[in-house]
Amino acid sequence: MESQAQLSTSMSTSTSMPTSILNQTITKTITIGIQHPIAALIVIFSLVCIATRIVTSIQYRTATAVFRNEGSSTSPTPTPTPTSIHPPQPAATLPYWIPWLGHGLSFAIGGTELLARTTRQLRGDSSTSMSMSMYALMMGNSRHNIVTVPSLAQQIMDDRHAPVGGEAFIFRAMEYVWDARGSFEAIDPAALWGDIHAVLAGMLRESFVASAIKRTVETVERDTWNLVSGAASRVDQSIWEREARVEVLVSPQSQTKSQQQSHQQSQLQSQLQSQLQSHPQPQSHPQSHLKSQPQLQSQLQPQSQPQSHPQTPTIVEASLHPLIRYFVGEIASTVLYGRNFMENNPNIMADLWEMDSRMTLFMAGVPTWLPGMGMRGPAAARARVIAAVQEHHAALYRHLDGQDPGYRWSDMSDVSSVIVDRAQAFRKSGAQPRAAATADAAVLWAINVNANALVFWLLWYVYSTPGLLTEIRAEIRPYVQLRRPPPSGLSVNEAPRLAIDVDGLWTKCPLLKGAFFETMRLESRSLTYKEVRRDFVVTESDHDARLLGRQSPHAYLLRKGELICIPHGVHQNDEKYFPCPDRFDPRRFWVKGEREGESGRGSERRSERESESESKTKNEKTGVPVDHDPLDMRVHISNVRVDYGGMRVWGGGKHMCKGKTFAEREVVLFAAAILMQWDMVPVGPGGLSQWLHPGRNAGTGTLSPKHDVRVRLTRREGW
Ligand code: HEM
Repeated sequence: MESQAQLSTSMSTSTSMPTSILNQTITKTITIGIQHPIAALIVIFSLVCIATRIVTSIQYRTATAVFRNEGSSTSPTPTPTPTSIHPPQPAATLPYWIPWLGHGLSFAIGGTELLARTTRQLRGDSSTSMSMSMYALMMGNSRHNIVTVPSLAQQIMDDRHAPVGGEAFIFRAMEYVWDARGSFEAIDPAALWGDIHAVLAGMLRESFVASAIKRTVETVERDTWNLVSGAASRVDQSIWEREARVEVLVSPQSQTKSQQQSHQQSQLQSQLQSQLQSHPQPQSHPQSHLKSQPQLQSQLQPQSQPQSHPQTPTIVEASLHPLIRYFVGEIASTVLYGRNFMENNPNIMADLWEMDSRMTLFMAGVPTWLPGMGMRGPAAARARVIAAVQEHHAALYRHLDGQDPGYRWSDMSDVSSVIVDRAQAFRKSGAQPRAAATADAAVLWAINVNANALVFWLLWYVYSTPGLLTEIRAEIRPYVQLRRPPPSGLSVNEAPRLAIDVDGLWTKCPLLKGAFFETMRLESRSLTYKEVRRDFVVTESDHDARLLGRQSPHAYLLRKGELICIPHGVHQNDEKYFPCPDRFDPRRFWVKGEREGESGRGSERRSERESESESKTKNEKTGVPVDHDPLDMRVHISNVRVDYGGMRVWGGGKHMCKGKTFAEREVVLFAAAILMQWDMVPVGPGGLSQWLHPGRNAGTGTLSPKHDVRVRLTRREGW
């Protein structure tokens, strides 16, 4: 009895000891917490984050077990004909630290680069041998399924019966990015996704493209001569020259014609000497190319028929990216919105870029007042863009009603049919003015954000790839000609202008077109977003499974309410589908067969829908890729077609890019005009430099360069 009492006493003592220590610790912690509330919150938050990470890591390990099991049994040489299909399962959610927010902040900051990095890491995860073609991120408490292979993307974007829609994403963009304040969602859905959306779809029609491109061609023919005018005063410069910080080094006004030529020759001679001395060997960096000696020598040859125009700049320096994006933006936006709109809003482009610089943060819902995120300026720029479009709409309605639109809107006859029809469709639906203004501001952004930067990148690649400029000039020469007006008899002659056959450029110039496709592959990071309307299953193709080194295709369950994100840029830079993905290869998209112009547009549309696997089979059958030997080009070029294959840079489904047909012509048009009219060499702080890839800012859409590309431009006055 006594010993029992002792045991129970000792037991109660031994249990009460830790309890009192625990109590003391809790009391102490609470006291510290009360004394230092911020420190306490940080500790609690950290503990919650660690717990979240542990839990999500365990969930991730469990969800990926099937991949691991298969990975361990996968032989290095995959079985040629996989057959078995695993039961469908949801994509594994990657572990994360912060509850609710999940991967949201990393995505807002890292953009599609985060997705590319994550996909690469998953592919290269040798410990698990996982080759997932779909994984999930958590953002704002919703699951975003990230699709990385073409066969899954195709089922989601192209299958008309797939229970997905892009509307939720558009509503979110209108609310968070365009600050529609509920006005967009308030539009009658039947009108919004009926008449109003149908007007956008009309942009793909030949009637719209033909007239919009005709007007663009006319302006490009006239204005390319004055891409840099040579005017030294900012007052006399165009907006694109001012933004590009154009600096006139040698002006013709100060010289006679022979002085100009000899000065230009000696300048280039000394530049060549210094360049060859300072860089005797070409750089080994894959994306940096010293201009080859023959190229520079060819620049030193006097032009065949040099004729000086009084405005001719001799040597001018400019920042290439702003020069091109403002030049293209001014012209394309004028074609769509009319001259008055651009004249009344001279800073509209600058506002668009400023807003675009925080696009992913807007989309993530980061409040504009949050300190340290740099959102105030972009939010103010956004407000100005919306106000400008709203004022334009109000004037347009007055003009359409036969009233006086006001002195700032003296000529609204040049507003494109798309913008007029959309304004009318909005009015008919009873939409609030803010809804129409934010929606058309989004279209203005869509016109400018991708195409302008692509022209810059395409030029960058053509000028910087040894030999390519010469080849492309030879190819496009029949379609871009310089016309000099007859002498006026006055002291100042009218400036020469180009004569451009844009259809010829698109259908008969596979090298230029191939360089354009390859530029999109490397520099565009388009996204397609859809939400799942009811549970459904997508299954990888055998081909994709094989490429990922697995024995059998996987099927994924997508659940109602989840989101699907297809980051096209991740696929475009995936070495499994695009060998040596960092290499710029203007012939990568060449396929042997009828030329597009000869085989008709239908065949191209068909080929766009083809999956990578299908095009691979077809290519193998027809013996592509086409021989890349540049010396052989003329033998092959007559039989070459440029095919998107599995690249889906324009997105897909109901919300596929509506500017595709316009943008395709637009980009080759601007690029061809500038390539024929201007010579360029890169310059650095100490003079002539070398073409170095300027890096990319993180983001979505076509990326902007991280560093300035300063170039020295010389106008070609005859070819
Ligand atoms: C080379 C340049 C361009 C690229 C790479 C591009 C790409 C895209 C992509 C990926 C989408 C989303 C598609 C999806 O959700 O699946 C899109 C939408 C759109 N793009 Fe483009 N775009 C370009 C140029 C243009 C131009 C020049 C215009 C106007 C003239 C334009 C107008 C639009 C419109 C209106 C939408 C929304 C379509 C809808 O909601 O139905 N885009 N674009």
